[in-house]
Amino acid sequence: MAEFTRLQNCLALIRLRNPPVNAISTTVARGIKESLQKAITDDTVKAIVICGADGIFCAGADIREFKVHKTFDIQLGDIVDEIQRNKKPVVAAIQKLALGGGLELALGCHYRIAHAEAQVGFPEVTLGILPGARGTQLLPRLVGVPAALDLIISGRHISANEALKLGIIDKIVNSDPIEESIKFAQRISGQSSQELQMTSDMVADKSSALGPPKGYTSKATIEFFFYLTVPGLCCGM
Ligand SMILES: CC/C=C\C/C=C/C(=O)SCCNC(=O)CCNC(=O)[C@H](O)C(C)(C)COP(=O)(O)OP(=O)(O)OC[C@H]1O[C@@H](n2cnc3c(N)ncnc32)[C@H](O)[C@@H]1OP(=O)(O)O
Repeated sequence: MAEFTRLQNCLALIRLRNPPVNAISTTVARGIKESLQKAITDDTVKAIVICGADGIFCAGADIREFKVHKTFDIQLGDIVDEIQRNKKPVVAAIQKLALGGGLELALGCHYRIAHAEAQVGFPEVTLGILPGARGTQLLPRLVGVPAALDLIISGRHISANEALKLGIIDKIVNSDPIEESIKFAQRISGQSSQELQMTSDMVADKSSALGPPKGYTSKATIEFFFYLTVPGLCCGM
């Protein structure tokens, strides 16, 4: 599930909870979607923090459900789009791991604050699939195509420090990233929607050399990915 908490100071907290690694099951995805809806439609909420329960952000899709479903009713990509469309700033507080769909969820957020010991990565390739919830568009926009290809094709986990250097993470902390994210969200919640729009326009301008936000992946890149991955793979969820 995902728990929605209305905090003081005009903030909302969405906490993923699905032991042992807060993987995104259908129930978790539905919970995130519903919680986001609550936060977005509540005029008193000015900023949103997304985190995981029990000291871990999220290890990606719940692989226990892969045996049950061929497709998922709730598309993580739609949730990522919803976060990006909304005018309220969303901060991802990353403890321990943000992998696969968990990293895509974090990349959809406007800011990412991680603990120094955290790791991030796209392990999809090890399952014979590709990041299908906007990761192939959002990651190259932050780190450039070569570094994004390296991470997606290798499936390797990288440290928070490397992620900071690459630009995947905005800030590393040695304290509790949830507390830090709440403080940060509080600070930026005072920004007007116009200021936020200007900031996101600047980010969009900076990455416009990489092409349009959706469907960015070029035919050649797709062919390259398909060549590298096993036949009969499932791509995009
Ligand atoms: C909704 C779909 C949306 C979008 C598409 C997204 C696709 C993806 O995200 S694909 C990527 C899915 N994630 C993974 O492949 C990660 C796989 N897990 C690991 O690499 C490791 O388990 C770990 C790094 C997360 C943790 O390693 P470690 O600390 O060594 O512990 P264990 O390997 O023993 O795992 C502990 C415990 O967690 C369970 N678990 C791990 N990952 C998942 C997962 N993704 N879904 C469900 N459960 C997971 C693992 O089975 C262990 O459980 P038990 O203790 O009960 O055995």
